[in-house]
Amino acid sequence: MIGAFVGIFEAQFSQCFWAHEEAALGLWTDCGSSLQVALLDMNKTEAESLMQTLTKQYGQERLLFLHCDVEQEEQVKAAFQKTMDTFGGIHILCNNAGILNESTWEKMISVNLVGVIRATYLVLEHMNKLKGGQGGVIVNTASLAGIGPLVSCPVYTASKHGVVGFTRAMSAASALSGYGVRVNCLCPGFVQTGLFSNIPARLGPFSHLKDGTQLLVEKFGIVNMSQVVEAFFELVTDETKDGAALLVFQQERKYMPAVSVTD
Ligand SMILES: NC(=O)C1=CN([C@@H]2O[C@H](COP(=O)(O)OP(=O)(O)OC[C@H]3O[C@@H](n4cnc5c(N)ncnc54)[C@H](O)[C@@H]3O)[C@@H](O)[C@H]2O)C=CC1
Ligand SMILES: CCCCCC(=O)/C=C/C=C\C=C\C=C\[C@@H](O)[C@@H](O)CCCC(=O)O
Repeated sequence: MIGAFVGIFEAQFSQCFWAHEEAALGLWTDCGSSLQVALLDMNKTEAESLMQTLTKQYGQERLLFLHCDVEQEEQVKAAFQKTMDTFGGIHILCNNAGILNESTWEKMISVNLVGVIRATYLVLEHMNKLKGGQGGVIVNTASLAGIGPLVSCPVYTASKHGVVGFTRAMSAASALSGYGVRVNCLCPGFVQTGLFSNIPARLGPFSHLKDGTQLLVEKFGIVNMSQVVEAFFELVTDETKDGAALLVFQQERKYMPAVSVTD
């Protein structure tokens, strides 16, 4: 999991990660009897404190923390190699690292979109059945802003539309090429995390549109982290899901089919 230490997926461990272990393990024949997790993140401070808690709860042998910035190709490559060396395989990748700051928009594209593409291509070196891998599933964290515009955040919106588009095309490319790797994306609404704080400052040149964003928050409500985690596992364990965009609202979750230009 990349981008693992604060926010949406921090809850994954305390709430339901291992509750889904059996279903996840059932997908591949070479997994052994337990789910092991490598957490890749650039935030060392948060990592150290969460790792202490997690290792107490689940045991050191099932967890690995690797410092890794998704903007740095060599770091991502080395982190996947270390995961392979430690656990013997990679079957699930969650590309979750993301930032929101409309002022530093080139960096936002670099982390939110280029980072997802980079990690996907690098992990395929290990997962791809044509290269000796066992196949697997990739889940990219996009956003509702990957489906429709978040007006106060044009570049964030572009980065997340990019993630949805990449997911759908990569899924089809993988299937047609025989890689044995499914690719899906999660599109949550607003979730109470660090990224969803100090919003006016994050909107940069569009901070004057903050009231419109607040209206959207009131309209959509706040999604619980556990709802996002459940949706993540649906995309991992349901083998019929490939190229899917799963929208996570406060009251429900639903799939958003790609628009066909020939309809
Ligand atoms: N909070 C929200 O309302 C929503 C968030 N999302 C998406 O969910 C994902 C997670 O966001 P949150 O948990 O809310 O944010 P967060 O800021 O709480 O957590 C983001 C995590 O990504 C890591 N990260 C950031 N840049 C990185 C980099 N260059 N390399 C490696 N790790 C990096 C951070 O250290 C942190 O652990 C993001 O992709 C975000 O766009 C999607 C919809 C709604
Ligand atoms: C500004 C904080 C961003 C936090 C991170 C994030 O990704 C949150 C996204 C949450 C919701 C986005 C919703 C976008 C909706 C629009 O695309 C559109 O569907 C809204 C239409 C409004 C209407 O009334 O028709």
